Amino acid sequence: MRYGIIGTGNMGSMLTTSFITSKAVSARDLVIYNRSAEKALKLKKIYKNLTVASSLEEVTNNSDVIFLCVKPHHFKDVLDPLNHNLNDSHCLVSITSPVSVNELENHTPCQVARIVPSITNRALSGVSLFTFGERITEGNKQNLRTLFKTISHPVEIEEEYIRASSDIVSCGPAFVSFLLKNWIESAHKVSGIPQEKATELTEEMMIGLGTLLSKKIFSLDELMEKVTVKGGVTGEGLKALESHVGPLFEEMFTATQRKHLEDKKTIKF
Ligand SMILES: NC(=O)C1=CN([C@@H]2O[C@H](COP(=O)(O)OP(=O)(O)OC[C@H]3O[C@@H](n4cnc5c(N)ncnc54)[C@H](O)[C@@H]3O)[C@@H](O)[C@H]2O)C=CC1
Ligand SMILES: O=C(O)[C@@H]1CCC=N1
Repeated sequence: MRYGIIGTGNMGSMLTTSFITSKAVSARDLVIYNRSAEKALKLKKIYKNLTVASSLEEVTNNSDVIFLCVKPHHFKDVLDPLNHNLNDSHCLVSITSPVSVNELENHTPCQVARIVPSITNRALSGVSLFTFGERITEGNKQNLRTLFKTISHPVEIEEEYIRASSDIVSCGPAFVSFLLKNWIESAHKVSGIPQEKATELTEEMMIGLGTLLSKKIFSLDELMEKVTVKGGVTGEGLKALESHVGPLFEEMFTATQRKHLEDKKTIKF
């Protein structure tokens, strides 16, 4: 199987790197293309055997599965020329949530899937969100599942849940990092602990927490129960959190739903 990646920004580069480092794809079977060639050439410097295409046509001629890793408002620029060279044997995989597989299927002649990745896939970890179109073959579904199993935990998602799901797995690393930065600053402000020390402790705590969860040693509920010693300090901290968390996350999930719908209205094909 030969793979094409159109758009080698954050996510296109991440997929290229993760596919090659996990050995899921040989660099020889990968052809990448970016509007400004430098970003693609940077990857070629690291992975000498991959091909940097000089046109979209070169991508379609040399790939069976093509990942579309541009922002949705650039879809039209790519799909118009791409469609001349796509046929029903190609499989186009979009990685962005506001474009549904139905919409994509209506605007291309090929097989279609949407796989929303996460920056966590760079560590061959975290989730990838799968939605298949009507035309995709069982063979290609299986191939994509196998491919993404090497870099992530693939989960199939219905269209109605894509926003909340992508908020959790793809926006999540940014949201949680933002909260942790605040946590570090507050620890410093209240106790005077140096920021670097608080950062080291926080990062190591997160790695430990992730490891506990990955080994399924404790669930989230069990973690709360086991750490909250009766009459101890954790309980006091949790009470303070409860009194402030209020609508915080509801507002966050609502804000992304709103932006998602706005984006959907403005995307042109
Ligand atoms: N950043 C993230 O963590 C995640 C992003 N996504 C989705 O992935 C998509 C891309 O996001 P990023 O990689 O962060 O954006 P980015 O801006 O880093 O990358 C987009 C790339 O597309 C290239 N590009 C634009 N027009 C092009 C064209 N006509 N032909 C070829 N290349 C072209 C740009 O030069 C750029 O390198 C977005 O739709 C985003 O919603 C999905 C999951 C996670
Ligand atoms: O399309 C999405 O939902 C992703 C999540 C992070 C950025 N874009």
